[in-house]
Amino acid sequence: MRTNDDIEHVAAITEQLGFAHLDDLPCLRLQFGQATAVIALYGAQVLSYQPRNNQEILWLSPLATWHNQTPIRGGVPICWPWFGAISPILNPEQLALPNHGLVRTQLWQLKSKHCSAEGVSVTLETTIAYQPWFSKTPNTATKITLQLQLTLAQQLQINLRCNDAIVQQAALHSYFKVDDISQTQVQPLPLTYIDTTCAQVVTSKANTATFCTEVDRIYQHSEPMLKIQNSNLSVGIEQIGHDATVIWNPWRERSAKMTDLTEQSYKEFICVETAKLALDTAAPLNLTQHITLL
Ligand SMILES: O=P(O)(O)OC[C@H]1O[C@H](O)[C@H](O)[C@@H](O)[C@@H]1O
Repeated sequence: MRTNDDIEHVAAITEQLGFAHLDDLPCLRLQFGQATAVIALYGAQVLSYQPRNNQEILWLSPLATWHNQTPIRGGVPICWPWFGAISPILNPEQLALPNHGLVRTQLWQLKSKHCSAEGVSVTLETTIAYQPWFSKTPNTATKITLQLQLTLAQQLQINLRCNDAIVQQAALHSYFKVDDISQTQVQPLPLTYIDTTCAQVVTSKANTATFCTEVDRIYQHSEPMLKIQNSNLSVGIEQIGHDATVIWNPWRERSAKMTDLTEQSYKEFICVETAKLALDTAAPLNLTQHITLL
């Protein structure tokens, strides 16, 4: 018979075909003690983090799909090498390019995996063709490599790395599950933010974001430690290597218009995105988000 001690020390990484309704999606399942995480090879997208049995921290849309080059709606999408609509600085010819970069719809390769008494971790890798705007100086590279390391221990650690010194943006676009968006708070945030819904800089009196309408905000120079307070649980988010945090909830009307959200979906999640958005220098990327159930 298994004792509690045995359960505490289960550390395993297994291949898994399918997650939730995405029944043909190739995934890896990480287990460390009672904690589990699932990551899809498509997009290197974390889909689930349960620090203990049946306590899900991330949100996945019931209408998410991964066919026909569709990014999966939910979990932790990886935005790279640009965020949102590509800047004209990066795309002077105004080519039609996807929102949030190129790697959400790629199948990544498993590079390494590691299990120990301290935690379990996997590293996934993808490459994209070298683009002329990546560098401010002549460069002979033909491809650029991006790595995502996912570590499950007492918390979930997501680390995105590109060792090439290139002009790049990135975001760990995490969808957090909430019981009721109208009872959710995110704090502490800078008092001034860019409101993307109206392209204006706004100054607020409170360092807390609450939700009663569509929210799409860029908080530059945000604190390394944030907290999501929900009616029945609190989640800590630690950010490293970022220059901004993006907070997004589409609210009812936009939710209804999006093919992979239901009209009610907006009530169930808040996106708190650890981002590196500055485009002024060509530099390596090392962006981290740690997620902890408080
Ligand atoms: O629909 P997607 O490409 O996944 O983007 C979803 C959302 O991502 C971010 O949070 C942006 O700030 C939003 O403006 C965008 O609507």
